[in-house]
Amino acid sequence: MSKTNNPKSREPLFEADRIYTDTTSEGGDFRFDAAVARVFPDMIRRSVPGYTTLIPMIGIITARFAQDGTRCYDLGCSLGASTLAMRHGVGDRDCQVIGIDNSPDMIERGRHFVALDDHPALVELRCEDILDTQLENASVTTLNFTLQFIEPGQRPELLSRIARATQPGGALILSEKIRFEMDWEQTLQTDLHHDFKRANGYSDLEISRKRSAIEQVLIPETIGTHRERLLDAGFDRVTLWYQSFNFVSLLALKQA
Ligand SMILES: C[S@@+](CC[C@H](N)C(=O)[O-])C[C@H]1O[C@@H](n2cnc3c(N)ncnc32)[C@H](O)[C@@H]1O
Ligand SMILES: O=C(O)C(=O)C[C@]1(C(=O)O)C=C[C@@H](O)C=C1
Repeated sequence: MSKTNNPKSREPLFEADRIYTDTTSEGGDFRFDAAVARVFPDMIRRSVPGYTTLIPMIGIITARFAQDGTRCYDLGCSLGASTLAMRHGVGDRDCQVIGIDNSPDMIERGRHFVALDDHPALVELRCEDILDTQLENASVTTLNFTLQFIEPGQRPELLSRIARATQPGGALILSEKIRFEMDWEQTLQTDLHHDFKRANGYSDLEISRKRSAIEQVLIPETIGTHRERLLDAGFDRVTLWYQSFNFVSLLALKQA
């Protein structure tokens, strides 16, 4: 894996993900800390099937739903990959693009990526908890693999706040790792996901150590649960626009 250089600091912008190769380190739950932030672009590309397809599609969806005089939020923005896709989707519309993440390491590194992206639309990255942050006047909101890290009991209120903040004709893009009700389907889709990771150079040991580390912090739900909760939260329509194995993206709409 080659390193990408940051011309401003001469430090690599990111490194190859070798976090779970180190068998001497303690286990512990997965956290979005400095070590993860340093390897995140490599980690997410090799771990989430279709991530490199999803990101530009978020730009395309944003271009359809962004409205002049509104805000576009990217909640759990990490290094800002989805935020920058939204920025490009907004084009020359009068929109404020706001990326929010509660990991200081992600936000600090994310600001370098934003600075390197040459585009006139303003982007603000905020280090805040999305459970506390005020949301208002939104046309497009993205939760790209973030809701899965929120404690399930807190998910309905967060989605209701997003729905209330969304203007008529606005949208929420919700990407998640999901689980399946049928045991055979859960087993097959998980195996295929692990095949994908293996094909991307992760060893069986790395796969199994990461699996244990995320077990208590990444809680997947079924597509049915997501759909129902989005409608309960105040969205009028929900469509599945992307699936690759156990990773999906839904589009929830407020009527115009
Ligand atoms: C899988 S990453 C998101 C990837 C990113 N959206 C992208 O497309 O590259 C999940 C992010 O959610 C953030 N996160 C988790 N819980 C959060 C919370 N309560 N408030 C803000 N950010 C949160 C994590 O710090 C992490 O950066
Ligand atoms: O499910 C896994 O095995 C993953 O590695 C997925 C996942 C995610 O969906 O966010 C978990 C943590 C990292 O943020 C990158 C990818």
